[in-house]
Amino acid sequence: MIRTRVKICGITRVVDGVTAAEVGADALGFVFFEKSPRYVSIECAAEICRNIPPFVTKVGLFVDASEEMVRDVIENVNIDLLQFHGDESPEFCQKFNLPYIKAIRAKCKESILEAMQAHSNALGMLIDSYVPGVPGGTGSTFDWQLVPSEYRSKIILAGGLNCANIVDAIKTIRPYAVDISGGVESSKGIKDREKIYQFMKEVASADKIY
Ligand SMILES: O=C(O)c1ccccc1N[C@@H]1O[C@H](COP(=O)(O)O)[C@@H](O)[C@H]1O
Repeated sequence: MIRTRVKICGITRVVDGVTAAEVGADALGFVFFEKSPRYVSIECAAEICRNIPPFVTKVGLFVDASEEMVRDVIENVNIDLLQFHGDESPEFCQKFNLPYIKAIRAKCKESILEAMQAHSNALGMLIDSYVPGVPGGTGSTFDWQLVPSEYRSKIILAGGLNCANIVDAIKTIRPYAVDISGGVESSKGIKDREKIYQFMKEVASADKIY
């Protein structure tokens, strides 16, 4: 059986990080983008990471941040992976001696393929919805037919995923991983234990269909 990995993004509280890890999330995301309602300070993220068990990947998310800011996070928070969610160049993304995920907003097939080729050194490519003026965390889905099937093993599907649509999403795309934020929240930045648990169950049931 192929197992779809799960990243839960926008963790702002120790309790949510611990819950997500307990129910089997593979990765947790921390949003270092001040305009996001899910923004966490370096101090807060460091405290959450100290409480997360080993073998859970900790991901720092940035949107067109300065090099200095990314370095500050790397020095002070025990993160394993970087996620660039803005217009960062491949050169910028590779500056930090850590593996990275590049997020692409799904405008059209050509722009997705172009970004995939430009970021061929990325560990994974996260495909999120395109909503003008909003870099991510939109809660909106997009046309999954835009996802290039030949890159399946590198694809992290995001954008408006929730307990009701995740089985369909996995069956349609068969991504390496899925990334969810708003779909497991009770309010922005506050995760809901029951929704996380239910989401993990739905992913496991979709995997059984393979
Ligand atoms: O979560 C945010 O606030 C955010 C802000 C800026 C860039 C990215 C952000 N989150 C990422 O967007 C995806 C999709 O979110 P959702 O599931 O549609 O709510 C999320 O997985 C994060 O990686």
